Amino acid sequence: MADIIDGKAVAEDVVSRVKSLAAELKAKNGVVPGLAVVIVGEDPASQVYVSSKGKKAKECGFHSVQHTLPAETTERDLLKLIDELNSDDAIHGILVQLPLPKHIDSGRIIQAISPEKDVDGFHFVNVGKLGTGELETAFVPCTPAGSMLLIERVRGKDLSGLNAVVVGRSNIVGKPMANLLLAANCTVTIAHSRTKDLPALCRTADILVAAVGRPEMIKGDWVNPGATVIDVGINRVPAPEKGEGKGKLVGDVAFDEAAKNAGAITPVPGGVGPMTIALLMANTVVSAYLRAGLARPTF
Ligand SMILES: Nc1nc2c(c(=O)[nH]1)N[C@@H](CN(C=O)c1ccc(C(=O)N[C@@H](CCC(=O)O)C(=O)O)cc1)CN2
Repeated sequence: MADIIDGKAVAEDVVSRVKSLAAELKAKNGVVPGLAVVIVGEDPASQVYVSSKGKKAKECGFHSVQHTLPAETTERDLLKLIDELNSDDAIHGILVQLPLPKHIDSGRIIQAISPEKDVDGFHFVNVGKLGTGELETAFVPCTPAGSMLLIERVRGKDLSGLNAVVVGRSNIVGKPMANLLLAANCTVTIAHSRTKDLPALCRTADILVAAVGRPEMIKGDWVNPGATVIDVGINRVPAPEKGEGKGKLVGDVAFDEAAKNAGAITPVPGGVGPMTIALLMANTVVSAYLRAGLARPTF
């Protein structure tokens, strides 16, 4: 049976380091890291995530601001707010919660955020820095950065000689994840909906990352014995066994089957999810250190 990778515990370690870094920055330099989170509309899951981000930011000792805008907000008004936050010296990180309502062009909004405050790591400047290995000044998207820390806990920092397969090619998870694995010297393959014989490809992976958004798509016999399996999927599915109308969260990996073959595996919930918010706090404190002209803290 696989070791279960405890994302909650690793996330707590990260947050505890963020707290000490923030306290030190305040004591020595008089700087309090500031995080602004913007939510447009009333998507219930987004509301939960945004409120957790605000709570965690306060727990870390940050100046934490939430902008809650109605679903009818125009792109122009949202751009105006981003402009104000870009010029606000008390703010080191800006995050616009996704998805945005359909009438707003998310790409345009993301590119309006100053790259130095783009703690989500979605701006072209940060994407380019990650792609070219400029990791000293890049902000890396929180979910892949968090997944990478979990992989390091199992395999160490240098992944030379290991084959990694990333299933999913999104800009937010799949592509940055592949770049991080490449930077750590893995041999990386990105698989997607048009990949031939996905099960056979997955079986070549020492590190298998599932980020497709399809409940339990990766089956147990797709997992190479001893592989490290990172499940990024968070899918709500019906759970009639829990009672009528009830649901539960599952990942993109069929956990029980996969755990029989894997060496280590992340659960859902409690795996990658908690790392996303922890890494947002890490990116924000890093941004505050860089703005203060200090060395970049490591995690
Ligand atoms: N601007 C952004 N928008 C979104 C991002 C993002 O990184 N930046 N990611 C996701 C949502 N997300 C954070 O925003 C997020 C998703 C899941 C979790 C998490 O802790 N999940 C728990 C389960 C929670 C539950 O019970 O529902 C887990 O997996 O254990 C945190 C953050 C989309 N939008």
